[in-house]
Amino acid sequence: MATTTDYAVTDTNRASSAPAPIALNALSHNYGSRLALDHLTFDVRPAEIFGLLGPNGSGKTTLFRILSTLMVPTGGKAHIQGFDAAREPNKVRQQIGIVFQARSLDIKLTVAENLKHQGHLYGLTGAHLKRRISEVLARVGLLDRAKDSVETLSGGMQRRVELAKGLIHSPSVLLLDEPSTGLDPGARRDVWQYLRMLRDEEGVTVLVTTHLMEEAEHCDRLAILNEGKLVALGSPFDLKSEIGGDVVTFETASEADAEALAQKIANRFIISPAVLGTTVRLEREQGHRFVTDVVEAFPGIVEGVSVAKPSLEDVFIQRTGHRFWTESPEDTRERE
Ligand SMILES: Nc1ncnc2c1ncn2[C@@H]1O[C@H](COP(=O)(O)OP(=O)(O)OP(=O)(O)O)[C@@H](O)[C@H]1O
Repeated sequence: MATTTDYAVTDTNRASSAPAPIALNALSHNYGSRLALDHLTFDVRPAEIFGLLGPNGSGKTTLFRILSTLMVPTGGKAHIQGFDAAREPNKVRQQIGIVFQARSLDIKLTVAENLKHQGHLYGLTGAHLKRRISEVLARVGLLDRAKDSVETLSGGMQRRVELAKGLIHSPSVLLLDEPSTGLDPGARRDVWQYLRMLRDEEGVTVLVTTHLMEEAEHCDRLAILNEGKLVALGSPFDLKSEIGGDVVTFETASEADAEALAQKIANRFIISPAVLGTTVRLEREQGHRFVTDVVEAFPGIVEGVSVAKPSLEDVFIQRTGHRFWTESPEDTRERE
């Protein structure tokens, strides 16, 4: 079974000249005796959509708060466009736009009024601010709703106003915490379309935190976190390709059966399957052929089989030896 120590995850592509939009160097944070971030070192590249993917408690919010200058790390460094998030928070704040998960709009005010207040916080006034409000609203497709009060907008539109608010001072880096939470599939697609447009047309670097695999699939690159550690770094495609072959699972009736089957497979085929509860899981070229071999070799113990192309969850399992979610799928669905 793979463990985190089998993999040295580092960023080998550090830019040499211009500072990276976001650069972490041995960034650590502990709350008392609890280590929430453990020596994270990686760069986010210019104009990419970068995802921080991890299950509950993996440290996403802690990292988001450090990058947003709301919290000072207990160790290491986080730089944004070359500015130290802990020592130069005001310079960092000029560079970043932040979209929090919780709603930050005043729903009794109009869309334009919300943006005006935000602009004032960044020292924008007069004709320049008016122009910026029109530009960002056009960007998120809501120019015609400028005079409507926020409470009359759908949830997806309100999230787009949040985006416009984060963009009012023309930041080069946009930080979004769980951007799809509470949105229906159509509104989620809209948000991602606007993020891609920002990346492609304005060169904005976007960092999103997420616990949703399908959302992570939209990112150009990902950092996968587990218990504060970086366990994988790369594009979704590359990370899945590294697994090689198919992911094959065998369902058994009990954990004891799963252990027994894994042992038999290991002895017979000289591979090391993982045991996840009552499931035996392994990676194999020509997965469908292997299934037949196993079922014929050990009749009666296998209750179900699956052969699939690797997913990001498989990447997580391979790197950590356990599932992304440890609770029931019902809990997961509720969370989404
Ligand atoms: N204020 C705090 N005091 C003590 N421990 C904390 C505090 N905030 C977070 N932690 C702990 O730090 C670890 C990382 O938490 P964090 O909120 O950063 O994770 P997360 O990935 O954002 O989780 P979620 O997806 O549930 O929001 C967890 O073990 C958590 O219990």
